[in-house]
Amino acid sequence: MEMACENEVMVLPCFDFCKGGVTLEEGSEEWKEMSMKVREACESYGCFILKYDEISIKGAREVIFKSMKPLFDVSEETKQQHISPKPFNTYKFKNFENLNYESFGVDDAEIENFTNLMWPQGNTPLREALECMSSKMSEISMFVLKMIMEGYGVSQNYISAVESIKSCSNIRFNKYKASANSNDYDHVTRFPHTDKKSLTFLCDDGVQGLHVLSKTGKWSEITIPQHGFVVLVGDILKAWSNGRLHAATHRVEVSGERERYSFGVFLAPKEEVIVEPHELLDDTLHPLRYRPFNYGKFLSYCASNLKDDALEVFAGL
Ligand SMILES: O=C(O)CCC(=O)C(=O)O
Ligand SMILES: [Fe+2]
Repeated sequence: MEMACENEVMVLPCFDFCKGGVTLEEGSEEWKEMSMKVREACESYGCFILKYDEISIKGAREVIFKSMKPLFDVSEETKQQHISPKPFNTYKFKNFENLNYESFGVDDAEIENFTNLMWPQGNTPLREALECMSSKMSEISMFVLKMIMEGYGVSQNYISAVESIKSCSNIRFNKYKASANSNDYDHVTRFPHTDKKSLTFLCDDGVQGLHVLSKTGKWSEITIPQHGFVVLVGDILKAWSNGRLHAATHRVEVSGERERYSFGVFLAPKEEVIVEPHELLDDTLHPLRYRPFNYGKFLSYCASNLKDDALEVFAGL
């Protein structure tokens, strides 16, 4: 069988913040060591694997994946009623060359409206699972961001700044399917991009397809463990770190009959927040790379300019 695939295997760093069921204690030696590794991974790869098998997350994840097929099987007419003034949230069906791609984006504040819109009789298990997922990911993102700060030796006082870059969460559901007319073994892709928010936690239900571009320009397929996530640095965190953290470019390839379902939890600032490089991360080795910018304006810019260098064009100095 011919594989149109020149990918190499990139082994991403894989972390587990729990040891014997106990979460690393903030400030402990082990936590500090882990902080260095997390920062390094975010600088070198722009992403890492996070193992996470906490019981409530496991349960929420299972409910969410069980609901994904029924969700995308809802009538086209109902799906199209999910309209949002916010960029990237409105229901989308895209037909790339030979890939059918569908997605919904739902802000944390909209979860109940969303489940009621898709299931007029409501869907309490899914609503609860989404609320649980979004609040847990918000907690974990705080943990990760504190580690990154620790990794840069930035003091505790900056935690409120960190809080402001992760104050909203958004969940996106994705479905990918190779078109019927494409050859079984044709690989079909979703265009390469960096995420426009601060941090992304992404998982799939076993049909893989996520590929990440290394800094040296090579694509690698990423295997997301069943009890874990890929954590990706987005443009906002890159700007905040004055370009020291790498926002990983990624894309999805699927082939053959099986559909890929994935969902991501995205942490982001509030739209009115001004994002700017942290003052301590601007030095002679890392001269200031970005001007301060309004997050909401950046997002709107990205929505109408689907380029992978949006951050550089919009805010680069
Ligand atoms: O489905 C995936 O694995 C990737 C999704 C993604 O990149 C996104 O929603 O931004
Ligand atoms: Fe993405």
